[in-house]
This record gives sequence, structure tokens and C-alpha cells, in this order.
Amino acid sequence: MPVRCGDGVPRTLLVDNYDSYTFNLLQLLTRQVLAGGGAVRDKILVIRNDQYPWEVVRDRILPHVDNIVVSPGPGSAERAGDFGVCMELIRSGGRPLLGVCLGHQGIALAFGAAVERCRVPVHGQISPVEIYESEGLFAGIPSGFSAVRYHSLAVSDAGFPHDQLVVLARASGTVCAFEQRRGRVQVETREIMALRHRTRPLFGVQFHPESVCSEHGARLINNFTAMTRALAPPGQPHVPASVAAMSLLALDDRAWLHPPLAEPSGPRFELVSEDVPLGLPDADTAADLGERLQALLHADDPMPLWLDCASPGAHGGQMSVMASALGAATLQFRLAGRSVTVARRDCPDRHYSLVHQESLPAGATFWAWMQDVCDQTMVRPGPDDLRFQCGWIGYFAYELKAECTGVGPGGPSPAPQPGQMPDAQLAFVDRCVVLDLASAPPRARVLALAPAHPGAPPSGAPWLDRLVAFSSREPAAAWVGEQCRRIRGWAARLGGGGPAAPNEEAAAAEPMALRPAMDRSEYLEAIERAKEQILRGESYEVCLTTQFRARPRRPIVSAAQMRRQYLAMRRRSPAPYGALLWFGAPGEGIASCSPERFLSIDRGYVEMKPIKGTARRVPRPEAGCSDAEWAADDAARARALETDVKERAENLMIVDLIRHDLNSVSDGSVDVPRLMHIESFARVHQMVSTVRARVRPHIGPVAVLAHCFPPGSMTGAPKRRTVRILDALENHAPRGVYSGVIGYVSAHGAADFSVAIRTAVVDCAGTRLSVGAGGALTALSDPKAEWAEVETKVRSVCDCVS
Ligand SMILES: C=C(O[C@@H]1C=C(C(=O)O)C=C[C@H]1O)C(=O)O
Ligand SMILES: NC(=O)CC[C@H](N)C(=O)O
Repeated sequence: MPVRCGDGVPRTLLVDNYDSYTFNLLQLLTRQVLAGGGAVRDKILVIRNDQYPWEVVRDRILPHVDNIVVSPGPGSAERAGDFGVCMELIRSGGRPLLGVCLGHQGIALAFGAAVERCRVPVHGQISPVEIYESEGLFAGIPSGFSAVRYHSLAVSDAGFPHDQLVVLARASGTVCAFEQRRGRVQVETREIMALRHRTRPLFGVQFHPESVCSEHGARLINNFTAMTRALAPPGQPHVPASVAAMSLLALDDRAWLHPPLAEPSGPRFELVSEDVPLGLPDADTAADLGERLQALLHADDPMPLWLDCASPGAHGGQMSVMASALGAATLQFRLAGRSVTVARRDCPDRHYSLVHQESLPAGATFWAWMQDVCDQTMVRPGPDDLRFQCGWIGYFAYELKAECTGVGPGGPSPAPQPGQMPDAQLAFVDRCVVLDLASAPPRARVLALAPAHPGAPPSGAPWLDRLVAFSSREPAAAWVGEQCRRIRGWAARLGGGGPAAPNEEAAAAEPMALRPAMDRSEYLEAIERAKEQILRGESYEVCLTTQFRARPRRPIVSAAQMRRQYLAMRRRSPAPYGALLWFGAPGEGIASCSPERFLSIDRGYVEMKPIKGTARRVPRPEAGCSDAEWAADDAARARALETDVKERAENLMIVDLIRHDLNSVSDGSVDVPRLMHIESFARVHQMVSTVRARVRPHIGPVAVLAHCFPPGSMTGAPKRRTVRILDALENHAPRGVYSGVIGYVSAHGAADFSVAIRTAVVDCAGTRLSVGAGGALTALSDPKAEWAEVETKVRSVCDCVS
């Protein structure tokens, strides 16, 4: 039963021990507040464990809250560096306090219990929980309910202070463990899963009530609320505004409100668009419609930008964008010096002309700056169903994590390497063709931007007006008309053969035999070190990666060469989030066949589709067996992936992490419409989940992206601590574009980005081609199998030698 407003909903202090699913607890608390008719920020105060000194928490915050929730977290409650003010909060007594996982371990420690390594670390596995007290915290919850666990440490039975603490629940059944010699084994588990203090209102749960796969999480939080009211009737109904302003949520909002570039003056641009239906091509033609159309428009383009949905339908992608960086103002951001440069090249053999340059002041993140630019470059919305209405196309590299306030620059930042691409690069596309594969028949939609107020005096940041090249609607419409004529002519010939898909081009790509930067033995050793961190409770899942590299015989200096590489990869592994990006710097380009959506934003909703769980798939033509045998083997591989305890645990952990990320930008509406289903690509089966949420008003697409960056599926959980562990394990080598995101922010506010995996990056003036690859590790990882998985991922797009 939700708590009734009367207003009886207590005010809660939620302490974050750093991004360990804290915002999922916030979601449970939020729902309670909303059910009571209250406003979240009046009722819930979120602070980090080291945000304020203890005296400030004690004197300024505690008097204004009714209860406290202490979040899970990496490390140990014994260490102040991991637990911050939480130990003082537990010791101070008085207010009801619920500790989750690390918080629970902290309560035990505070009263003399020992917290030790569990016999079996358990991350993302589900255990039945046996309950010994059916009132209080567990009122109405059946004994034996399922709960998700993420822990390596546990409260010890040896020397348990029974005079002070009461064991409320234990795990039962078995969990899976990995042993060096025997591999996977099932082990009985009896760890303490919940406790309470005998006389003080302190409660701890070792499991995670906020996990998407735990039962009765909301009930447990409601019980805690009910006990709070019974023990101490709530004081004032609201946290005072001055105290609410100390909350992480309020501070976070403020970080996005630094002085804007110019007063937003409504839409700066207007869209000119026209559709060309493409008729009903035969099956053969339909399969590579995108490739043919892109060839028509950009085969000779020296600077093509192509977001290519190369496997439409089955995987959700439905749209390709074909554009050029030639003539488009292109933004580059480099962390070193924190400088932004916007420049444009109108002619392939001319130099760039500078549009804008600035160094970002300390305190303003690149993300906030970019969001601001997007706010200032809005288009008066065109057709409702059009996901891309011109706007920014490009990538954000992994190292931009240093600009994310929640992740921050952990330890030494990787030194920029000579010849490396910028940390972010995006072109403002003011004209393009969108291939809409969702409509029947498919349509080419030709788009161009014109100034919404031609001839108006320039606004506060005049360079923003120069982002579009058309001076008014007429030339924009003329360009659109010309493209439509070209496409119509081509479409008329489509059925009768038309220009063939450029098979020869793909075949002409130089074969690349990639070699790993970290060889097998080094990688296996890094896996052992990662597992040691997991056993110590520092992380639950670590997505370790390395790079595979080749030195092309002839430096890749032209878009045509890169295009051949991309088409060869596309043949081998067509993906829903393909991309070919050649911004024009000689010898720098990206060819991506990513199967993974990072996030898409459309009409106030955000969707993420994290992948965790990879199994090799043998393409039919390469299997030396009958159709029936191949089909049976292929289905067995998919089924084995779907039912594998380790892969499911990995996926669950990332789903919970992504929910946490999204809960920081949503209004309590995060949900998981699809959990762990298999999507099959040419050479891999993947396990995918879908997480959705409504975005709070006034949070722009770049802000959403920044809150979820870097992609949790490329870090592991908890994100911040694990990113630091990874920096060390990967020798502080930058991951670059790999592990970052590729996609667009449309000028009408929608966005769609893939996770940059299965991606070839050319840099160092075309003398180096790299494909990053890695995989998630947990306590259940078998190192040799992990290495094989890494090779499978690389081979899904390129040949590799290892
Ligand atoms: C790290 C990679 O992939 C990530 C890890 C996966 C896994 O562990 O199963 C799957 C997809 C990606 O989120 C990669 O492709 O290099
Ligand atoms: N989820 C957590 O809070 C983990 C607590 C602690 N770091 C452990 O591994 O046991």
C-alpha cells in the first residue's frame, strides 16, 4: 500500500556511496512521494557521501529529515574514503536508517560485527531469501522471495554481536561460482541477508531491493516508511528550500544553467523538406537500397557522413542519414586545453575557414556548452515523424568521461597521443537525404535548413547564424528540388537494374590483418587483476578492452579508401547502427558496424538498449554442414547464451546501472519493457535489454547523454570506481572513439547514438587502423573464454591474427 498523503510521507536523506544504483533507490522513494501527492524535491534530499563535512550534515541537514537511506557502494564500509559520512550517520542514532548492501555492512561494523570476503562473491545472481521476522521491514513479504545480490563481502557469523543486532534474513539455495580447476560449480549459500538493531531504528539489507529483478522492493521501502512514521511521526512536511538547494539534484540542475551563449530566441532555422517515394524495389534491391542511394549521392564525396541502418527492421533501426562534411561547419573539441574549434571547408582543395573558436572556462563542462549550442540552434519543427531534421552528426569519444561530473577525471588523464582524433567531432549538417525505411514503400526525404528570420540582425553569438550556408528559403528549396529530381530519376531506373550496389568497391578494400595491442597473455593477466578487484568488493563487473591494430600498406588518406573499408565491413556484418564518417582531415576516419543503441531521444522519451552477452555465430555459407544441422547448431548457440547464468548476471547488472543513469534525468518513470532477449547478427548473437524513461522537462538531449556517459555497457558497474580500475588495467591508454558514441542530435531535439563498438578508426595520418574490442568480466569469468569472446567480436568485422 502506498503511503497516504496527509501529509504523512517522511522526508528522506539518501546518501550516495557513488553511483551504485543509488538513483534506483531514489526511484522507489520517488514513487512513494508521488503516490502521496507530494513533490520529490520537497521530500528527498540526495547527497554524496563526501559532499559535505559531517558537521554540516549533522547541523544543517539532519534536523530537516525524518529518515535516512544509505546506498550500496564499492569498497568497504570500514574505509572513510568509501563510506564518507555514512559511519557517523549510523553511529549518531536517532532517525530510522536503512542501509543497503554497503550500508548494511556499515551497520554491522558499527556494532562490532566482522565483514569479510564471502566464500562465493555474488554479482547479479538471484537468491531466495529466508525471512525470520514477518513484521517490520518484511511485513507482507513472503519468505523465500527472490532478491538480487551484488557483493563480495558479507557480515560474518563468527563473533556476530547477538546482544546488539538481530539477523532478520538469510540467503538460501545455491549460487554459481567459478573455480580455476573445476570451472563453474553450484555452491550452497547461507549469508546474512538482513539485520536490525535490537533497540535503535537501524535496518540493513545485503541484497538490492531496487534491482529490476528483485521482488517486493517497493514493499520493503514502504515498510521502512511505515516504521519511520510509527517510530517518530514526521516533523515538518517539507525540507526547507535552503536545504533542498544542497541536494545533488539541485546542484546538478545548476551545473546546466551556466550563463547561456545568447538568449534563446525561439527557433533559429526552418526546415525545407520534400519526400520521394522509392517504389517497391525487388527483394534484392531493397536489401541494399541504402548502399545504392548513398553511392548515387556520395560515391565521390571527399567528406561523406553516413549514418547507415544496414540491417533494418529486425533490430529496430529504421533510418539512414546521408550527408557530407563538405561545406558543413564542423566542431572539434580537445580535452587538452579544453578548446573548441568550429571550421568549415567549402571546397575539397581549399583550407578550412574558421567559424568560431573558444577555450571553455573551468567549471563549464563541454557537455553543458554543447547543450547550450543545441538550445540556440533549434529548428521550427518540421514533419512530426521525422527523427532527423538536420543538426549535429558525429561522435563523442570515451575520454569525455573526464567532463562528466559524476565520473570525473579519475587519476591521471591519458596523455593525448600524437595523431589521435579530437575527443569530440560533429558537423552541423544543414542539408541531407534521409532514407526512411519504416514507411512502405521506403522514402527518400530531402532536407535543408534555412534561416528562420532571414536578414535579421545577428544574435548574441553570431557564429551560430553562420552554421547554415543557405541565406534564405529560396536557395535551400532549390537544393532540395535538385536532389529530388536526381533521386526520382534514379528511383525510376531502380527496378530495372539501376546502378548496381558497389560490390567491386567492397572487394577492393585492402585486407587488414589486425594484431592485438595487448597480447593474449597480457590480457589474461589483466583479467586476473580485474577479478581480484571484484573479489575485494571494488567492482561488480569490469568491461576490459584492448585495441587490435594494423598498418595499412598504403596510408588511408582519402574518403574513397575509407569507404571501401566500410563497405567490406558492412558486407561482413551489416548492423543497425552502421556509420562512415570522414570529416576531411587527411588520414582520419571512422567505419562502424555497431549492433548496440546507446540511447535515442524522441518526443520526451529516452530509450537505451544495452547489450551484454555475446556468442559466436557461424554464418551459413561458412558452415560445412546441412541447412538443418546449421539451423540446429545456430539455435543452440542462441539458447545457450540466453540461459547462461554469467551472461544473464552481466546483463542484469548493466540494466540496473542504466536504470540508475536514467533515473538521474527522469521523473521516476524508468522501466524495462524488454529484459534479455537475443538479437542475431551475421557473426554474433547478442543479449539485449531495453530500458525506457520519460525525461524531465527542460533536460536537453546532450544533458541526457552526458548523464549516461560513458556507456555503462563499456565500463561495468559501479561506473565511477570501475572506470578508474579500467584506466589502470588498460595502462592509461586512451580508448578514443571506441567505447564512445556515434550518432546525431537533431535540430528539433531528438537524438540517436550507437555505442562505438565493432568500429574501425583510422588515424595517425592514415597509417594506423584500430578496432577496439573487449568484454565484461565478473567473478564467474573464465579468462580463456573471455579472450575467445574478444576475438569473436573483432572477427565479426575484420580479420585478426592473434
Ligand atoms: C566491449 C565490446 O562490447 C561490449 C561488451 C559486450 C559483452 O560483454 O558481451 C557486448 C556488447 C558491448 O556492450 C566490444 O564489442 O568491443
Ligand atoms: N553492492 C554493494 O554495496 C557492495 C558492497 C561491498 N563493496 C561488497 O562488495 O560486498
